[in-house]
Amino acid sequence: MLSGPSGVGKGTVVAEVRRRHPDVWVSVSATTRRPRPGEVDGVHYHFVDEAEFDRLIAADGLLEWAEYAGNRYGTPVAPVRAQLASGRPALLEIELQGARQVRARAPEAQLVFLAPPSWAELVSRLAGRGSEPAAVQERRLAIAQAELDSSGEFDVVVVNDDVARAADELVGLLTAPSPGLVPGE
Ligand SMILES: Nc1ncnc2c1ncn2[C@@H]1O[C@H](COP(=O)(O)OP(=O)(O)OP(=O)(O)O)[C@@H](O)[C@H]1O
Ligand SMILES: Nc1nc2c(ncn2[C@@H]2O[C@H](COP(=O)(O)O)[C@@H](O)[C@H]2O)c(=O)[nH]1
Repeated sequence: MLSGPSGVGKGTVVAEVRRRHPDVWVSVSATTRRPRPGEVDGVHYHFVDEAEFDRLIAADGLLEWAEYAGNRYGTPVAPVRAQLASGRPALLEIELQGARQVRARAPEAQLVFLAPPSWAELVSRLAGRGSEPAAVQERRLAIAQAELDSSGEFDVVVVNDDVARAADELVGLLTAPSPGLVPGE
């Protein structure tokens, strides 16, 4: 499981991992957030409305879920169960509250925290992505402070100073003879 503050590069590093290792399965979350330009329903997220998200919760269809910066995000549990059954490496990219829920439910899951080289670099990456208005960037950066303070709760901290290097480190963890990043329920 991979967490880290908004803008640190989780999506970028996961995409690099997928390019190099198509055998690694990456969970597709459900979210009530609106799609960004270029995001595809069913690929980047399952984009759902509030009522559908409520239904997923009520049906016990989510492994974990959290509200983050005004939207809800959750991991559909059925595909994760299917991957665990098939023995294929699985990767969840989720924020801190969700990571804590997975830890409580699956203590053997490996939690990796992706950290920025510096606070200034994090601010610059989030602003440089340009996908949120300034007020939303500020909100995400306020959450990021608390997320950085939580890095000690994670099993491993990987610094995203270079995408290829960070992806290599993550792949090493995924393929290590351990439960990897797979939450085993
Ligand atoms: N190692 C790196 N060096 C420089 N820029 C990077 C690096 N990794 C990612 N970036 C850039 O930082 C920006 C944020 O990356 P990305 O969207 O992957 O972050 P994220 O952690 O997934 O954010 P969020 O949680 O908000 O979705 C992007 O513009 C990306 O190109
Ligand atoms: N708890 C969960 N967090 C998730 C999930 N899917 C994504 N995320 C995290 O949300 C924030 C914001 O994502 P963004 O796409 O709007 O930038 C980020 O930290 C993601 O990792 C999930 O299923 N559960």
